[in-house]
Amino acid sequence: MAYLGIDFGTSGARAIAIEPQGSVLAECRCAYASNNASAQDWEHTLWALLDQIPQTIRQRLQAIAIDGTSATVLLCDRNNAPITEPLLYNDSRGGAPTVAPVDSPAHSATSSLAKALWWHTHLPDHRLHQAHYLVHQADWLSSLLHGKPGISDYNNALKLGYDPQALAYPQWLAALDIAPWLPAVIAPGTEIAPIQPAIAQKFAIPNQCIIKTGTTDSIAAFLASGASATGEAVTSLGSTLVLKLLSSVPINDAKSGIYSHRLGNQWLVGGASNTGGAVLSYFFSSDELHSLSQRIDPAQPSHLDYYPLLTPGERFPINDAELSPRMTPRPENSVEFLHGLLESMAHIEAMGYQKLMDLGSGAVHRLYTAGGGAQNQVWQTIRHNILGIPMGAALHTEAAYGTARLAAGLVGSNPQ
Ligand SMILES: Nc1ncnc2c1ncn2[C@@H]1O[C@H](COP(=O)(O)OP(=O)(O)O)[C@@H](O)[C@H]1O
Ligand SMILES: O=C(CO)[C@H](O)[C@H](O)COP(=O)(O)O
Repeated sequence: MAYLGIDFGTSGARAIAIEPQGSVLAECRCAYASNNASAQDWEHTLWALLDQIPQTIRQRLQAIAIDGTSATVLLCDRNNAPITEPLLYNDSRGGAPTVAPVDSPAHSATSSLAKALWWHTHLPDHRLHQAHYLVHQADWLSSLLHGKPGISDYNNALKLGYDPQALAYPQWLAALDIAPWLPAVIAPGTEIAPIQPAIAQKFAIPNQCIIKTGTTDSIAAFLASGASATGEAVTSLGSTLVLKLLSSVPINDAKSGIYSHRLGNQWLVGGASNTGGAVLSYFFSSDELHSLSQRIDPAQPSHLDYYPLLTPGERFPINDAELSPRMTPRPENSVEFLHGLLESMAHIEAMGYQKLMDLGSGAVHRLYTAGGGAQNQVWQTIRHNILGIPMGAALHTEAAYGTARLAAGLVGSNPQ
């Protein structure tokens, strides 16, 4: 038997197949065809990833789950066909929805609800009349496999306004004009339906392979790490910087961009910053990141104080859609500049965890790292020196591994 996890991140997608106990059978990745997100590009990427998994493993698949970037949404017609281009997780065109309570994760300019309400007020009537399903990136891609549109999980639905404590949509949301668009919400890792026969046949996947609900990419990264005890945290060093700390109590603080995801009967408290790898990739290639990092002395301070952003706007630990980037003075020496960027991102990470602890999350006992930046040991040392938190060795640093564990029932709301 084998289980497949598929991660749709910012810069590309990854798939990892595992044995029932979690050992890796196959890994593959596929960059998006363009930097401008499109549902068609995502669909092509899904088929390309399935094609890259060896047939001998595809023939053993018992379950598949997909994670995606959080609050990346699509509006589809009754045939589940997108009627608009997707709006990505960091798109703030809609502004914070005042209809959402201030302490709701939906009360953010980048929330799924903000995007839904923007569509509702900006789409031409003929388009609006076609609108039927509001779904997230992971929801829509999963529905291509199982054929039942309009189903989400309570991690992806959080920024829509779904209440993960009551496990229901709040009345203020159910009363909105967009309420008919809202997806049905179930727990991550829940069986939805078998894979569609035509897709099973095309990829030689068993007809009884079950498609399960997924989660968001940063929660998948948490699940990949092996962290499971209260006080354990995972920082995702992907295109963005995302913090997740396992807490026995939920914590929500809109002005800091802090919100809580349900994980079974515990809470993943944290937030997502717009700083991170996308800023590094703007200035340096992957090879340069590797080679220049080796020339940094992590024991020495950079003496540079940046807030690295590519465009104005930050979500966490400062929730300010107008926050300006700060990356000057820029040294002539690239090693010094990279040192300043890595160190400044570590200070933002430290600010994030401090805000969580100040709000009652409890101390961070162990920190795991996920994402493309996890390979950078110099950055790990810089981060350890600034954070002062014991660093753990993650089971796997790819979110797709966490989603494969979800598909296998090794983690999630009802672990086997
Ligand atoms: N050696 C490195 N040091 C620091 N960051 C790196 C390194 N190699 C890659 N990255 C960063 O990893 C990011 C991609 O990580 P990934 O987890 O794939 O992101 P996402 O899924 O968010 O697109 C890139 O934005 C890149 O800047
Ligand atoms: O920034 C992102 C892009 O990778 C994350 O998808 C997202 O913002 C993290 O949100 P969540 O905490 O809901 O997983």
